[in-house]
Amino acid sequence: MRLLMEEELFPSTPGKVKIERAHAFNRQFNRCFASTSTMFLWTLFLIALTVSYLSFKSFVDTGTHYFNLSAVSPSSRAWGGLQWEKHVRTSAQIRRSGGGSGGGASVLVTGAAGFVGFHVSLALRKRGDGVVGLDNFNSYYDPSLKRARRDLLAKSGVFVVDGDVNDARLLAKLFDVVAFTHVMHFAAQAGVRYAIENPASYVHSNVAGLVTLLEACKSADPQPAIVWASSSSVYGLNDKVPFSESDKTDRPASLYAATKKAGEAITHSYNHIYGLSITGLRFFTVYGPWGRPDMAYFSFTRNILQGKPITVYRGKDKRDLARDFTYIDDIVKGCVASLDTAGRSTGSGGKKRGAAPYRIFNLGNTSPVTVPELVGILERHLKVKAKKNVVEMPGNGDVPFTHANVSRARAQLGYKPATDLDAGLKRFVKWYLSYYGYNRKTGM
Ligand SMILES: O=C(O)[C@H]1O[C@H](OP(=O)(O)OP(=O)(O)OC[C@H]2O[C@@H](n3ccc(=O)[nH]c3=O)[C@H](O)[C@@H]2O)[C@H](O)[C@@H](O)[C@H]1O
Repeated sequence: MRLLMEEELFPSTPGKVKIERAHAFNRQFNRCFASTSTMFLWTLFLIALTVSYLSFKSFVDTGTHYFNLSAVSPSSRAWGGLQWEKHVRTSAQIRRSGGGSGGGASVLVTGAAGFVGFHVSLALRKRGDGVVGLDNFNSYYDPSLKRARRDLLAKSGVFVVDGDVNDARLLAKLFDVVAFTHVMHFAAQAGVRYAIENPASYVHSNVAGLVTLLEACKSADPQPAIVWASSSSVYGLNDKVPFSESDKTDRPASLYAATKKAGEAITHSYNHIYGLSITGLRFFTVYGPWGRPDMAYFSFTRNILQGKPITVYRGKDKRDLARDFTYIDDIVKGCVASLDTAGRSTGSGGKKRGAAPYRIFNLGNTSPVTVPELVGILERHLKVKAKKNVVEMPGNGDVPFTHANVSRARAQLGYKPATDLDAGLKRFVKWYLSYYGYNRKTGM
């Protein structure tokens, strides 16, 4: 039918096009719309077609706007509807009184199916705060681990919305349904070295996603206070140790670091213009149970158990690399204390009404450990020797060491890291073996 119509309406001889097109169109029009009932049916059909096209287009636009992000933004999203709103409302309900913020909090946790977001959501729920999660379940690493975290959260009464922080309509809907007191923003493209492979995903999540979220927060009434995950990587090539918040952070060594540094500048501007209360947390190589499979301690464990070699990077002049590895429970305490001390956002209706807090804290462990030492501890807990392949650190964004000064967090948050790497890795290994077993293959 379509071919026939095209052939009749658009003949291939150029000189005849206009006249024949008009005649052919008239004939076709008379045949098709001879009766008003046929015309009515055609109109209905065209309206339905237009509506489906528009909703499909807006669906695609919100997920994968600028880049090819199939690895980071799965396109099957389902949100909205009465039942969905009921889940969101129930999950946001506060079940306690009192507490550091003068009453329970109702918190939107982005990246709730991620490592830190998962643990923080559990901790908040446990003490009776209302928690609604948001996560896009992307495939940067094994999404089944994210789904397992989500299932555990569901058992504790935390509903995780399947959606992206770049989806402005979804965020507006969430703030419409719940008057969130706080947003804990952990959704991000993590990983230092992956930025070489997929730079666009860092801009998409850590810059565009952050701005979309801040726009939603600034317009919300009441405005929530925001606590978000920055990174120790902002110190970049800083060689003054330990790293303090007052040190310069203008020499990032990776695109990941540059996007986190951009995030600190962007949040500052929203604090300044709209009166949003902002707390940025510079996490130092966080590890522990339910961790991220892309990180060294996790992938080393998998390879050691599977008898596969591990690659250990080494710095210039054969110097070992070192990290201020920080245990997840310490980080969770720092996050919760940040929420409790955040202070209020002052704006409403997108207008600033007064100055609001802008804070940055290091959350580290204050005692760096070298990568070969990390491997030694894992070997001991796993009771298996690693097959080490020591190579010079490739120039892909790594920094030689990190070391946190946490005196500001200690003074203002009561932050006091309590778990050393040995004790923390012991708990990680116990979890790993119970989750994966000795031989099961783990995805990335
Ligand atoms: O604090 C942060 O802000 C960041 O911490 C984390 O980054 P990193 O400190 O780089 O952790 P991680 O990859 O575990 O490598 C650890 C060490 O192992 C070395 N390393 C790594 C891989 C490998 O195969 N071999 C190796 O020697 C490697 O050279 C390094 O010396 C988070 O991933 C990041 O998202 C961000 O949050």
